[in-house]
Amino acid sequence: MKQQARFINIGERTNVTGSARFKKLILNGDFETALDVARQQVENGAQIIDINMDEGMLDSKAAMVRFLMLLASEPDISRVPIMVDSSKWEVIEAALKCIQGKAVVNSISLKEGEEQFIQQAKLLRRYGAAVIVMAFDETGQADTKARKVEICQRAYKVLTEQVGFPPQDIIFDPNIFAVATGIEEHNNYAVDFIQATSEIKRLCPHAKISGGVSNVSFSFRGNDAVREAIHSVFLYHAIAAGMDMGIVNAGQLGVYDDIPELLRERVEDVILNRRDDATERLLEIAAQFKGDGSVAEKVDDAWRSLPVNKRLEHALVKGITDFIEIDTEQARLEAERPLHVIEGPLMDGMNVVGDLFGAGKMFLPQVVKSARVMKKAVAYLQPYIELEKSGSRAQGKVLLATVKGDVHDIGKNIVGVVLQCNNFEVIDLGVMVPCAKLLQVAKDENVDIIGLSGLITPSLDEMVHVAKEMQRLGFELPLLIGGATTSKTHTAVKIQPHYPHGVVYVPNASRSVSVVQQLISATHKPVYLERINQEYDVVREQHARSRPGEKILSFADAQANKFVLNLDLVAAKPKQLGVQVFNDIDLNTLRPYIDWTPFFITWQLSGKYPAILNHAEVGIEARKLFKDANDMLDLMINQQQVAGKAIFGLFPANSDGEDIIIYTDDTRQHERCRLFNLRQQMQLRNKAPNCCLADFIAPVNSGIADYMGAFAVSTGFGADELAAKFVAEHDDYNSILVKALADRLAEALAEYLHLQVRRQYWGYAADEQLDNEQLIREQYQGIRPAPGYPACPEHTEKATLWQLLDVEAQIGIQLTESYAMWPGAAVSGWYFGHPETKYFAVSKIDQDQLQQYASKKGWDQQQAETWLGPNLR
Ligand SMILES: C[S@@+](CC[C@H](N)C(=O)[O-])C[C@H]1O[C@@H](n2cnc3c(N)ncnc32)[C@H](O)[C@@H]1O
Repeated sequence: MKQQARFINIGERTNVTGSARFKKLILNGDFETALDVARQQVENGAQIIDINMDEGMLDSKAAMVRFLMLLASEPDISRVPIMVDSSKWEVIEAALKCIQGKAVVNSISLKEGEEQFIQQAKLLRRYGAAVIVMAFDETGQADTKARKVEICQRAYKVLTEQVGFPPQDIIFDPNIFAVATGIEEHNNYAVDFIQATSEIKRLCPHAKISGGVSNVSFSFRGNDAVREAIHSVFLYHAIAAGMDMGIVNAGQLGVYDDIPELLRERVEDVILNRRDDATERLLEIAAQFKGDGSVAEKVDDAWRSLPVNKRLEHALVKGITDFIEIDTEQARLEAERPLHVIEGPLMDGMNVVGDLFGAGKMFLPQVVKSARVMKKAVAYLQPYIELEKSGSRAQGKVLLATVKGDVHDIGKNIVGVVLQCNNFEVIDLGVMVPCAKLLQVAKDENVDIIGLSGLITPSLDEMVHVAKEMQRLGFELPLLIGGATTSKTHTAVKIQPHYPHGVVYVPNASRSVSVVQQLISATHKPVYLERINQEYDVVREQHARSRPGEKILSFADAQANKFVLNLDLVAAKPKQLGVQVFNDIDLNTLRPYIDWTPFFITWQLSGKYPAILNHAEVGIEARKLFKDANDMLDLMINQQQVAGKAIFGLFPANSDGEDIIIYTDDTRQHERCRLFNLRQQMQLRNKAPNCCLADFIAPVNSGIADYMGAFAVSTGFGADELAAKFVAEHDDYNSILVKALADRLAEALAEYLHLQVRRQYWGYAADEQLDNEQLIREQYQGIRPAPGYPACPEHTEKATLWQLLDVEAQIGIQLTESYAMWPGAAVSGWYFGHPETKYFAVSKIDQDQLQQYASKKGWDQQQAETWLGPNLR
């Protein structure tokens, strides 16, 4: 306890990234009330207050200075030292100029190399400030004990020997990461921190150790009692090892000795990584504890006294993994053979899940959680089953793959889980699967059905190719088609004619079950396929018949009916021309920009966010999913599991017919590249103009200097790896969550970047003030059409964008042979600034336009038909 008394609490509530309330006050300009937040912290025992104003929508420097000025005139607050917390050097410097007493700067690191580190440290020294040094170097953030010690020792040497920094003013933050996340590599994070602390204290005399304590308990968000216990136990050991201070909510800190013994022991197992099942054992009891840290009213655990089969069913239906191994073990001991546990109680339980899902009484997120329980039980039994070498249990085998050139797999993964829940064996070959490999595995594994998935339009063509190959090689298995751009019409018109043994379009995961059930059954299959064939015959006929009033113009007539731009309204010259790269996006900045509605659609919960959270039918599940999503975002962002990168450029441009010329510079003497665009060719209602993106840029002969932009962003770096870790732990629920959230962050980054471009870098809308809802409804001036989307449906133009910005070399997003972006959580496109710009769909074009486009691209007829196939009449 004596040691605890020496520990310095750093208040964390005056931080716009950590406190929603504080952020709101600052954004609303209510600095007076924001001061109260600081005051409360001091009254609650904070001995230093951390102030952070790093927020995308804020002039951080001005906000910091204003807040510090106000603080200075409040003696009851300014008696404690101020910690200036910013990732922006200019904010730190401005703050140091206002602070009278001793300041602490949070933080510097070796991330950008020694030179910058030394330069910053020298400046800090001049201000007499103490400094937090993060254990971060050129290769990344330290997670193991060895890395923490190595980086801190190096920083210490540089600071004391080269800068002459007083060692007592050096505070190391060796990174506290969350434990009990379910990921094995995270289990030793607390031990790594604690051991590194004593080692650093030993090797770096007089230096101090600090850290963000609440990180350690992230995986128990929502259970404050357990979180407090984790903080107390962690600090108990970390302080004993020499930790001097920490960012912690002082009101949220319990006393080690007061923690109920059962809870303390299990928390200690987790913190000290004392046993492999520590996380499960803490989870087992976590629900028993609530707010005040005492043993709470019992959760409804009556089901625990049911017979084991019923307990397994309950766990499956409710998606509870906490006891699954104990219960599976008991069922195994009671069963004649381990396989019987799967075929008996586990399958029975999954049948209940399947029935409830089929009846609309369970929703997709629940089913995926049930699948997680099932997989964990099966994984537990697997070694016993292998000992017995028993045969297969499944109703049938389905082979799933995302086709060559495509990287998108969320929908496919959901289908896989739902099929497994219904007792089908699924072999999932992953993404970018070449046709030959797919068909070889289908043969080797003797599968019953092949399912293809894809998101981008070039994948449609690849699916046609697979169907042709199946026919050529004499396959007779049914072929399922699914994914965002696939459709019943495309399947009926383009794929089915090449393969007579059954091609079925599957619109969603729930439908996949009944389709597969029909196709597996020898009696139902012929009847079902006959019905599908008849249905698709009708679809083909309807497609062939052009609708009344539908007419395609000659390309020349379409050109003559172009959209005529008001040249008086051309957006002003960008404030900053050229390319900007952002290699380390703060993903927390993006959270307010997330458009959540598509996220719920991914999980087949339809309804608009936020109303969906209170929806009469799906509201409860939507809320649970939303909470899980936010917890996962915490893990992805705060543990730096996922990184975001962005690049954009603004360039002088003019249009030349359907082309847009991008110039090397504003003298407009030299073409840097040309963007080739397609024009609407169908006659539109009321003879509306036949648009082409080039129409939105001032023509070259107008004499007007116009501009446009290009961008590419991704938040998928690390996401696939994290998702794969969850899959390895039989946890598809979290794996799918990670991927869906990475996609959401990518869209949010595209939104955020576009906003910065309009307001700041291009600057044509410097005063724009739109809330997220308005941004989602695209109520701003200008558009950011994305290659592959309806106004610019031809994917190979992405290659020009990639060259123009040097995307791959600068931020590492690659293009596949079908021009899908990799990592998949990525968005790219063009910026147009003119107020008359709008999205449109090129829709169908004719051979005359195709020929002209192909000759510009240097394509032969076959290449042209491949890339323009989806738009050909
Ligand atoms: C796919 S949504 C994404 C935004 C949505 N808020 C989200 O988070 O999913 C909208 C984007 O798609 C692209 N887009 C939509 N319609 C388009 C069209 N007709 N032509 C080109 N791009 C289009 C634009 O890049 C636009 O910003």
